Amino acid sequence: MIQFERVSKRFGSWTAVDTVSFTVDEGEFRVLIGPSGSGKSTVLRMINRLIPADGGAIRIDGEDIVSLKPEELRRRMGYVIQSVGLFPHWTVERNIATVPALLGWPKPRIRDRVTELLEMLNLDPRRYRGAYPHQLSGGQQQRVGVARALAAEPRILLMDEPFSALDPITRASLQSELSAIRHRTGTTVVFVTHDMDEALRLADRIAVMDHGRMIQCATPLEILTRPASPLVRDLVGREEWGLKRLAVETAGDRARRQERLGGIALPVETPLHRALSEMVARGTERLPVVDGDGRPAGVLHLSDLVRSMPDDAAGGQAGGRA
Ligand SMILES: Nc1ncnc2c1ncn2[C@@H]1O[C@H](COP(=O)(O)OP(=O)(O)OP(=O)(O)O)[C@@H](O)[C@H]1O
Repeated sequence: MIQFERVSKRFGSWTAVDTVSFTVDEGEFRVLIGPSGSGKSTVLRMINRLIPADGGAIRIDGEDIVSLKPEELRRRMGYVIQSVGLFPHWTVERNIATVPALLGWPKPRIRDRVTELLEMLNLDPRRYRGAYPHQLSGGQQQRVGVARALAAEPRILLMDEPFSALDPITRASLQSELSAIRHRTGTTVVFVTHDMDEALRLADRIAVMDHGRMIQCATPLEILTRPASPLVRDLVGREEWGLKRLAVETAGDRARRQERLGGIALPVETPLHRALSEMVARGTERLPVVDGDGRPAGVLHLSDLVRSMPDDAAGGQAGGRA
């Protein structure tokens, strides 16, 4: 668990982070979003002490980070940045193995871990373990960056706009991979982005920053339906508000559980905007839904997608759809 207690950071007379308090729970995916210069990266870098806080306290599992050596702290956390930062003269394998090697893992264990991570991130180990960064595409380099950050099985992963330089397709596939990995490993993630769609897609909770302050911390659904200020509303945007609203719920959330229907089914975790797209593509108003074991989990109706939910009481104003 990561805890910020009234944490501040000044650069000269400029207050970049202003008495910020928040808690990221074990296993949570927390996204920090906000305008340029609002203090997101500074907050992230204070967690691994790349930037020292100058007021307040930051605790990891109850322990004040100033009592830990910065190198020790950093080895316990993965850190991924936009520009990747792979060592150009090292192979993919050696890049990924950086922290395990520093920790003195035996060679066979490192080799197995590299293989496992490359497979997890959809890079064929036979082809890529001996490759050099310049032989990889931007998306592949970013995958290696994520693998390197995960190598020593950190409980915390810090990510600073890791996918923002990638094309939309590579970006979407890395988002899905990251989502699957963190569900499988229980890793706590703190993720900085400018992109509200990315935030809505990945986050358990979104913290919105403005001028060094945290102005709202809430679930994606709350951010969409109950934005705390005009800035949050602007970040969400008015365009395609309805589709964004559908994207934060799943087929399982709205399926009529008692009903059954034959045909090709949607997994329960399918976001509702995809379910809508599927209905349009198949020309149907009803789709069967199945759970993770392929067992029937109900039927989703088109009318259930259009129906507004209690949480949307403020949604009309929130989305500014008038
Ligand atoms: N080393 C530094 N020296 C002086 N000012 C700094 C330093 N690092 C950050 N700042 C200032 O602190 C403020 C917050 O910066 P930060 O990088 O945290 O913002 P951000 O929200 O991550 O921005 P962006 O989205 O543009 O990356 C900015 O005004 C920035 O100019």
